[in-house]
Amino acid sequence: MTNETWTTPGGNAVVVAALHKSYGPVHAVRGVSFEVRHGEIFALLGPNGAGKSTTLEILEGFRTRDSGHVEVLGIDPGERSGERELRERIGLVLQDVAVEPHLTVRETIARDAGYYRAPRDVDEVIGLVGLTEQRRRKVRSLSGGQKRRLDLALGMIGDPSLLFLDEPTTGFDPAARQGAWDLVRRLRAAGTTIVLTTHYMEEAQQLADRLAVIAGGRIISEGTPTTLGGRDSARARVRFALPGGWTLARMPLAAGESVSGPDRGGLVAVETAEPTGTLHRLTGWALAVGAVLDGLTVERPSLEDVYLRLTGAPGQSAAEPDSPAPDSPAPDSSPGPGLERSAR
Ligand SMILES: Nc1ncnc2c1ncn2[C@@H]1O[C@H](COP(=O)(O)OP(=O)(O)OP(=O)(O)O)[C@@H](O)[C@H]1O
Repeated sequence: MTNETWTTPGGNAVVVAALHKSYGPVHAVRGVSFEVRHGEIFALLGPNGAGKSTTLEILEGFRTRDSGHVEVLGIDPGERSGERELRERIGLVLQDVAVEPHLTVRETIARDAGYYRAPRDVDEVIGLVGLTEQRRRKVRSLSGGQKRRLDLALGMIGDPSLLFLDEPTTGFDPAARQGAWDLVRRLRAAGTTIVLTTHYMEEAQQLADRLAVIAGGRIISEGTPTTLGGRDSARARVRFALPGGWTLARMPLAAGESVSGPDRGGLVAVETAEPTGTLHRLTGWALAVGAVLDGLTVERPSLEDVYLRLTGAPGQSAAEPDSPAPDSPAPDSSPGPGLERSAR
C-alpha cells in the first residue's frame, strides 16, 4: 500500500459493502454499505443498539466481520498483515479510552506520540485541545470534559489521515463543545478524513458533510444534513400569533395549506409546500388590515425532527435477535474492544 492510494483525489477513504455481523442470535449489522470520501466528515447516527459501534469496531480492526467487504485507507482491517500500517494511519477517539491515571496530561500524550513514526508536536496538540493549563496535572484529577479532551489529543497525536470519533463531545460544556467542533473543522481543513458517531443532532448538523442513519443494523437513510430524509423538500411551517379579533377561518389560506393551533404559546402553524407564497399572502393581508403577526417564523423540520421520524419513537432499540436470546451472549471470536483498544 502506498501513500498515493490514501491521497487519491476523489477516492474513498472508507468502503463498506454488504457488511454483516452477529453476536450469537443478535444480528447487529445486517448488510450495511457506505463510503467515506477523502477529506470529508462523515457522521453515523442511530439509536442505542443500532449497530454503530459494531460497524466502527470492524473498521478499526478491533472486531471480526461475518461477511462483506471493508477497506480503510485501502487496507482490509480484517487482515493481520495490514494492522501496523492501519494503526499508523488512523486515529481513534473511542467511547472509553484507557489511560494511566498517575501520569500527567503531557506524559500521557508524549508516551502515545512515541508509538508513531511521525507524530504531531506534543505541546501543539495540548494547545489545540485546550489543555495547556492542565498539562502538568495527573490524569486522575481531570474533570470528565477535560479527560475527553485528552482522548481527542490522543486520537490526533499520530497525525492520522483518518480519525474515528465515537461520541467525541459527551460531557463537554457548551464552550468546550464549540472548541472541539472548531478543532474537528481545522483537522478537516488540513486534509484529515473524519468518521464520527454522535447522539447530538446539532453536532451532526454543524460538522458532517454527509451522514447516514443506521437502525436495526441497516442504513435507513443517507444524505447531507440539509437533504437527509427529504428535509430540503419537506413542507415548511409558518408560525405566528393570531391577531386579536381574528379567527383562523378568516385568514387568507390557500388550498393545500394545513393549519393547527393555537399551541400552548398561543401560536398557530400553517404547513405549506410554498412558504414564499404563503408568507407573501399572510403578511400582505396583515398589512392591508393593520394587523401584526407576532412571533412570525418559518421553519423546515430540524435534523432532529427528520431523525426521529426516520428512527421511530425516541429511545427505541432496533437490533432484534434472530431467535430467542440465550442467557448470556456468545463471545465474539475477536478480542473484545476493551482488550485491544487500550493496547497500542
Ligand atoms: N459484545 C457483544 N456481545 C453481544 N451483543 C452485543 C455485543 N456488542 C454489541 N452487542 C449488541 O449488538 C447490537 C448493536 O450494538 P452496538 O454497540 O453496535 O450499537 P450502537 O449503535 O453503537 O449503540 P450505542 O449508541 O448505544 O453505542 C445491540 O443489540 C447490542 O446489544
